[in-house]
Amino acid sequence: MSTATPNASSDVLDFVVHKANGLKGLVDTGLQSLPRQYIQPPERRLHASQVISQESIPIIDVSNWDDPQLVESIFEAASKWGFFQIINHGIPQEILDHLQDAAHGFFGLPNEERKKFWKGKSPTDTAFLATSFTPLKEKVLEWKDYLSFRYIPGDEKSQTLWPSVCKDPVLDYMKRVEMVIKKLLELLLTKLNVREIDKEKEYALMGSLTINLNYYPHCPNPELVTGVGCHSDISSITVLLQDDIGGLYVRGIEEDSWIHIPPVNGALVINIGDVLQIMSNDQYKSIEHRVVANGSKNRVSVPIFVNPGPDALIGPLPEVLETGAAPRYKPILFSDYFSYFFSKGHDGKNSINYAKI
Ligand SMILES: O=C(O)CCC(=O)C(=O)O
Ligand SMILES: [Fe+2]
Repeated sequence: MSTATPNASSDVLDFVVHKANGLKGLVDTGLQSLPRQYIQPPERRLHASQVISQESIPIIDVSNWDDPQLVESIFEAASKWGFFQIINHGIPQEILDHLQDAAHGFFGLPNEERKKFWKGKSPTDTAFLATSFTPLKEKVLEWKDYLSFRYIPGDEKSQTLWPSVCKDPVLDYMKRVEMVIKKLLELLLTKLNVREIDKEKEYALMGSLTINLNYYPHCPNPELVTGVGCHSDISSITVLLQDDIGGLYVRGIEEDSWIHIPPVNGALVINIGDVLQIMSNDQYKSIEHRVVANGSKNRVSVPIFVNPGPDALIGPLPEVLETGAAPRYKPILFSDYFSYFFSKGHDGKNSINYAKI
């Protein structure tokens, strides 16, 4: 291949990050053994003994959004697990398939084509390619690249600059999934005594949408690395499409136990993020999750982080405090919380302490 192969361990960060080849570029050099930058200390690896198979997160049929039982099922799943899958959401399978094909299509492009979109060099600030989580701040890199889009409805000027292999599949999906996001938030907020999501609340719940195409290349020693380290999302909710490979684990109720989220064809995985935990004053909880790498297959997943607008002030909702409950969080500007989250490596549920009183 045309790009020089890193030949010393110290060259890896330079090759992957500074030279914009990403992890995919590194794996494509024909990697036989794992560079030390990717080897996690034992306490950050998932061990088989920690995985429990007796429990599973709920799968909820949302074919009738007006079914009074639905709000109860969603509330129960969100309160108990912070995670659930939805089926029969109305988004055609073809749109989901095209989205996954688009992720494989982008990461299958020649290195030189992909790197045009590397963070800081991309022709538009609404689409960029990156690796790991915060590679310049992490002790050990995560086994993942991702292409990230900021979705602004109707922003054709910047969208024409998106990689052509992804643009239409991403936009087709976003147009369809918006309704699902609104319905989920409506139901989750109903149980917090919020009768109507007005413009201000809408901005605080979903004022900014980010969609990532995550790519986890096959790994020579999957048990030594992490695809994504333990974290909770900072979003209000996250809507995730995963392929049929598996590898996403969520923290169980028992001490240090982890539950696999099995791929279900056509389903979307929904999880509560820190923002909804804060707004609900802990009635909903954002739950830690992690991703394990695969030894033979290239996994893709597509999360949408339903985030507040950057200027939104996030704190416990007045409707939640009406009962006289003491607020557990102080109001924070979402852009400050966002910067804090990205100022360090993944560290479980520690970020939310930033907002605690
Ligand atoms: O790839 C997955 O299944 C989950 C990814 C994830 O947790 C994230 O991007 O925040
Ligand atoms: Fe996540």
